[in-house]
Amino acid sequence: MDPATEETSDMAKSESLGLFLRIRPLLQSGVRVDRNPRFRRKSAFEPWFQKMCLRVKTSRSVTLSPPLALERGRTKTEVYDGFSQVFSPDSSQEEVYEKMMRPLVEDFLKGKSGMLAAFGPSGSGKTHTIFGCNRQPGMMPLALQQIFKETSDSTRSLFISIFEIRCEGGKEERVFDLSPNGVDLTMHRSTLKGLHEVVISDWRHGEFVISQALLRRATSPTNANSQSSRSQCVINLRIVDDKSNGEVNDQANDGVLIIVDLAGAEREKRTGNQGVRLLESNFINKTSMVFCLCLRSLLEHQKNPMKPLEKHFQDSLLTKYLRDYMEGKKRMALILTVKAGGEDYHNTSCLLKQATPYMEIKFNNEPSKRRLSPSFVLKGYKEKLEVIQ
Ligand SMILES: Nc1ncnc2c1ncn2[C@@H]1O[C@H](COP(=O)(O)OP(=O)(O)OP(=O)(O)O)[C@@H](O)[C@H]1O
Repeated sequence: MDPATEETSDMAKSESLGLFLRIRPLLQSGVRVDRNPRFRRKSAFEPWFQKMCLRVKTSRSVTLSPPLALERGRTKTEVYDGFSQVFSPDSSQEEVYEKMMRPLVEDFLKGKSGMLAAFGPSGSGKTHTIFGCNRQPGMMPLALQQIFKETSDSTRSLFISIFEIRCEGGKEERVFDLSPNGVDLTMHRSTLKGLHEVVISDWRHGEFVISQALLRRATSPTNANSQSSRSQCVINLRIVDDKSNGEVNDQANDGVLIIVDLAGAEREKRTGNQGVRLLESNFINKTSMVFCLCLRSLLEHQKNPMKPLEKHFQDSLLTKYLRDYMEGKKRMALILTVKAGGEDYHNTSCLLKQATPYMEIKFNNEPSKRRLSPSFVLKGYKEKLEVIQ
């Protein structure tokens, strides 16, 4: 292909935000007598599948139905369509990995940066999806296995850094390095000063580093989750050609893969949080709100470029750190996790209404490579000259 044509088609190349949806299975305790007395009488006699408010329609769509007690002709069944993929309650971690994570990792290995964020209400399975457990390893450990399988005979090294953003005393946002010997960190613009990177020797080492970091992560029991994350957790994977001595270098394969486990938004009524838990919950909800405001502003700006891209990213440390993603400069995928029980209807409905429009967001695929080729520049000059003459 002519370089100029190649450049033009490259300019036009952009991709949409990958929006995935995973429905958490009703756990043993999920086949429960609803806590809300409005649903209790009817639902106690219903089989479990009738209690579900969300069902898979196709591999890309779901139907959301209000519980009987809310129906009364006012709220109708809705269809949400256009997801990159819907994962049913019985989908395995491997299935989620193959369809969602593998393409991101493959691109990362080719030097293309990307970010995956898990977003959803408390207890809906974000941490389970990202980290999993021994018997069901999540996206992180599976990604490590793939990375080491595919780089075993190359001269590249993998670096991992992991940190969390918490709210201290309900007032101040603080960043903690979760790596061994990690300390408090400060953020300057969108960069964290002093974030420690660990060179990973093999996937087991990587898993060990992550599991140790998770032990330091802030978690607490709440009504929604017996081990609820009380912080936003961010993991950075960076792969570097050994010839570049670990330095970020234009010539090297310097792709970065960011994985974010957001703390789940919580409704005060549901969680019954008080005191410190309530302050944490306010912080968690605020970060989720800012995250969503950034994406909404990006979408509105893309639909109508006359609308300015608001600087909401300045309102939380997480979005400051993720600025390039929040401004559509780098590509991003979101996995929405939801619970499908009748009493989860409101949370699920709010999340789907809020987040499904984000699937229209576009990203420039490879901004760093979009330099104009000399032949393209020359052609432009020639055209201008012809116009002047
Ligand atoms: N797909 C799944 N299969 C089996 N168990 C799951 C699944 N998703 C979640 N769980 C279980 O549900 C519980 C809550 O999940 P998890 O802690 O991942 O939620 P979360 O969204 O990260 O919540 P929070 O925001 O409060 O941290 C855990 O016990 C987890 O093991």
